Amino acid sequence: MSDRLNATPNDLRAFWMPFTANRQFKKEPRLFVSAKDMYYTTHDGRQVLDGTAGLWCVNAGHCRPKITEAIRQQAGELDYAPAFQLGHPKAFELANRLVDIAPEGMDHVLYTNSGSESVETALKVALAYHRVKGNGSRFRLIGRERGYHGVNFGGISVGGIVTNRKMFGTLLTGVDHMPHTHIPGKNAFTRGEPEHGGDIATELERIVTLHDASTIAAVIVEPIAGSTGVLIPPKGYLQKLRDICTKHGILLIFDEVITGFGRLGAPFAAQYYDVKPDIITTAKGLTNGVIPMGAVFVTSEIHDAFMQGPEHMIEFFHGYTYSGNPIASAAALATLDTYKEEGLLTRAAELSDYWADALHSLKDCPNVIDIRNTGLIGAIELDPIAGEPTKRAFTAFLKAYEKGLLIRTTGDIIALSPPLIIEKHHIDELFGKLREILQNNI
Ligand SMILES: Cc1ncc(COP(=O)(O)O)c(CNc2cccc(C(=O)O)c2)c1O
Repeated sequence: MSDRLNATPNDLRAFWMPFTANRQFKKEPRLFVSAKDMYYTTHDGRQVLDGTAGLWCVNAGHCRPKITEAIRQQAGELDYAPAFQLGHPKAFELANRLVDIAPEGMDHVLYTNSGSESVETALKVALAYHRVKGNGSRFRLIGRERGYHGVNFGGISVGGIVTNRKMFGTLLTGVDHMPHTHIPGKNAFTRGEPEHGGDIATELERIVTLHDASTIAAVIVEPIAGSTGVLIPPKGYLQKLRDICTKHGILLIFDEVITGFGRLGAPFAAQYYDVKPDIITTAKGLTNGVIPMGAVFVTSEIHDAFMQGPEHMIEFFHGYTYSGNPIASAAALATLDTYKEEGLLTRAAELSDYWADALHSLKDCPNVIDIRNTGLIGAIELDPIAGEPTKRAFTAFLKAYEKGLLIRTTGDIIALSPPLIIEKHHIDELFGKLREILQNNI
């Protein structure tokens, strides 16, 4: 006899939740039942200010009419179309719109269904690119300590967050990692890019010397390392990586799943920092978080390298059932329209100083050991409770939820990334609530 659950609507047992303390959650469920603009509504009728744009993805705010209507209309017109050897107009229209806002030279787009799939796609494009160019010896992929590139095998292999890796034994071979850029105690409470530490990029030269450039396909970094707790690149660091990759013929991949679509005050971090990668991975803000979709931007140099051989032959054996899905494409087009009409791809630049002032005003709160920010991203690093790492931040998360504020925590770091439609009074509310929590010496 199957031990299937006799589930009732309030029975939470069957769903094994991702990246969640399932037992704690299911004892004290935290359920959102609706949302609008900057606020969620909980199952018990409370308003919760969204300090994290959901999971760094609802950049335009919740339930925006243009996006909702576009999905509704598309679902009744063309629900699904294959993208293998067939297509539908919106996938091509969207690719053109994306290329228009991308850094110059990023002329082609591959679609995926998530950030993790965007990362896998980027890594495979990089490996295949060198092969079609006759450099199949370039099999290595270089990530970075504390990097987060999703949860598939490629992303976990190049990623550098130990808790995400340690359960999975040997992952991809041929992977190495650069050191992360955070120097504890140095640069503390810096606004924007840290002054010191940019020269750590030269560690990539050491890795190239160790393996020889002829074995290295690509380097992948988040311009700002988000999931690990918001590590802002030191001045000159990203350009130094670019220079080293160019010198050795190594492709540079910017993983912009978090920094893409206006988070920093420019469409992409590549424009914000004025550093040109060869590939950019995106997801999240592409559809305002409403429909799963990712996009990988590549240069014409990469794309055109595959366009060889008999024209009846498939050039790149890769893709997904839902690549460029009609409803996801419609949601993304409406999202880009919303971003454009409301200036959301650059609005973070207008608010970044007010945001930074409010964020850094918490410097005097107990147990605050660092504060970091750029654009509309913020991080408050807390001193861990001896012997109970992560507990102080998780307590802050629970108290914030009780007070009607949604924050993210990673380790003992509070991470903040509100919708880009945030107003100054929301910023005041957000940090007023956080101050109340932190000054009670949690
Ligand atoms: C840089 C980067 N790359 C890839 C992914 C994976 O995307 P998907 O989840 O769509 O497969 C991410 C996702 N980043 C992410 C996702 C969920 C939570 C948090 C957090 O830091 O709280 C961060 C990311 O931040």
